[in-house]
Amino acid sequence: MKVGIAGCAGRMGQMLLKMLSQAPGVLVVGGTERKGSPALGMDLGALAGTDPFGITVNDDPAGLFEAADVVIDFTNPSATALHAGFAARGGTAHVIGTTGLDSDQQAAVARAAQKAPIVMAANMSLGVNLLEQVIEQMARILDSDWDIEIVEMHHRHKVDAPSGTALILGEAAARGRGTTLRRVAKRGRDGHTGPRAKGEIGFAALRGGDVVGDHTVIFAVDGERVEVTHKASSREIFARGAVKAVLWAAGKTPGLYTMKDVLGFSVGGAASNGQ
Ligand SMILES: NC(=O)C1=CN([C@@H]2O[C@H](COP(=O)(O)OP(=O)(O)OC[C@H]3O[C@@H](n4cnc5c(N)ncnc54)[C@H](OP(=O)(O)O)[C@@H]3O)[C@@H](O)[C@H]2O)C=CC1
Ligand SMILES: O=C(O)C1=N[C@H](C(=O)O)C[C@H](O)C1
Repeated sequence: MKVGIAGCAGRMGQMLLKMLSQAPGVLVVGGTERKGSPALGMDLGALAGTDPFGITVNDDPAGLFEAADVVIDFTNPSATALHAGFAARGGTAHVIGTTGLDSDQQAAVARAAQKAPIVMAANMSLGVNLLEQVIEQMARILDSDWDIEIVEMHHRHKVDAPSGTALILGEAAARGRGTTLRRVAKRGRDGHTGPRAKGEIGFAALRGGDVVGDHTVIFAVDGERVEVTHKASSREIFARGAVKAVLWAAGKTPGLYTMKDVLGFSVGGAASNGQ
């Protein structure tokens, strides 16, 4: 299977290069970065920390989508929306890990998924995808006297907030409550906010150091509190999930898929990709 990596010099891109170069049956056929990137022209092996691949980083995403069966994309929202168009053009499978897409960018991906198989997930780890199911169930069981708050912490380089994972956990909680996150989200508090509104789902985003990704969903009621936490201590957990998604997506019929499809589990309720 021929695989291309968009954003191959990034934190996730480099890890994926290394993992995919060792995956049986996978041939890495190219890697892209943005125009003007200092990584352009570097051998992919130098980024993966392996022997040379004999392939250099370029800024030609159209060519990458033509050459590959599957392109994996951990870049930024505008690049990802553009890439989805290339996926649609040739029916190339597209695995998207990028977070922070706005509604227009999400719509562009959804349109592309009518022509190509696209797996999109804000968090590709097994643990978070399991947690999402658990949170939906907990929110279904606990009544609206229980306040739901979501706290996340990430490294100082992260540019979007709340994290895509915090949003999918919020969506899972909202589904469990029979509503949508759009209706009940409270994305940050500052100043004289007044008392908490019943039923809202609150978010707090912390940034610092090299934290890979911590998420806690808090259910609080008078007299007790339940907190469910996932801590990522290595980006390998995301890369392992992404490689599974690559192997799964090749040759699938067009559609917008999630990691629940890839991992093959669902405890009930519709899944979300949380972008
Ligand atoms: N779904 C999941 O499991 C996970 C998702 N993520 C998400 O993935 C994304 C990337 O994260 P991370 O690897 O930490 O970020 P990085 O900034 O380290 O990597 C992104 C890479 O994409 C490059 N890039 C920017 N524009 C383009 C373009 N037009 N074409 C090709 N490459 C481009 C960046 O270059 P430059 O720096 O020069 O702009 C950079 O090298 C984020 O949205 C993050 O939230 C992260 C981890 C797990
Ligand atoms: O930017 C990151 O690093 C991460 N982003 C994803 C998110 O926004 O949830 C997944 C993970 O938490 C790491």
